Amino acid sequence: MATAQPNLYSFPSTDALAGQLRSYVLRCQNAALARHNIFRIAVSGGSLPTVLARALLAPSNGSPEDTPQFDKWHIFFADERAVPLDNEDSNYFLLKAELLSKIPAELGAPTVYPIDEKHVHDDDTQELADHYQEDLMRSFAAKDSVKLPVFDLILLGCGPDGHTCSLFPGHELLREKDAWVAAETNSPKPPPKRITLTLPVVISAVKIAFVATGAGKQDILKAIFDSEEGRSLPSALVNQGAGEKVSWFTDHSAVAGVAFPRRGSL
Ligand SMILES: O=C(O)[C@H](O)[C@@H](O)[C@H](O)[C@H](O)COP(=O)(O)O
Repeated sequence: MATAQPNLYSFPSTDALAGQLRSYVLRCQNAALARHNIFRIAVSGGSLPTVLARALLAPSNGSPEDTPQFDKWHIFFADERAVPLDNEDSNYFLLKAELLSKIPAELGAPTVYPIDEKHVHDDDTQELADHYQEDLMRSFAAKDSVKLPVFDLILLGCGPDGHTCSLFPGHELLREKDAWVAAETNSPKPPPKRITLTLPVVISAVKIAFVATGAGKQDILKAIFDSEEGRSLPSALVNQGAGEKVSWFTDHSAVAGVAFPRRGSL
């Protein structure tokens, strides 16, 4: 278990947040490209793709450090709903609409790993999870499922109940130790059938960032950062497991009343 604390950033507006998120993601990109010439990232659904698009589609200052090299990006889904890829509930559909379809050609095209659409209607959602895990194994060139994939960056949201990815409070899935990708068939947030990266995979990433904005997040952020009772919430488990590797990008209204120390810039 990590000991150092996560970083909590708070910004006056979503625009200010997006500017700092851009710097953060591009630092992660540049470090990953220096390490292995590829940038493996996993993204969630919810409000995240919109903020991410605002961050990444903003004009570059012209320096190589401030330029997304999308042709080196491999984009996975931290969680995905068991629906066809052209369904409005699909996280792939959302990311495509908000970001992928708007990337200027000169920035290159990322390699994107959607779920296998053939299995979205299977009775057993585990099939869908297993196929996605196999895709991950191929991409991370793992020989067996003992080793965990190490994403360069995982971008997450936090639900008003403290869930993240499709890891929900009190669900058995939080105890998963071996699988990389798991099935959730009873999500309290619709649609009920989903797949998700497991907690061990999330906390193994090089960097993990949450984006949480708006007054609707106040109570849950207080619980996650300031209370003992909140320690078992999925988002809090990521903080405990990954410590200083975790950065929270919030706005002032989301953290109003949170006592945990926060910073105004990277
Ligand atoms: O597909 C999903 O449902 C998400 O991946 C989910 O984990 C989301 O990130 C949170 O519910 C926060 O959503 P908001 O950012 O919209 O509050």
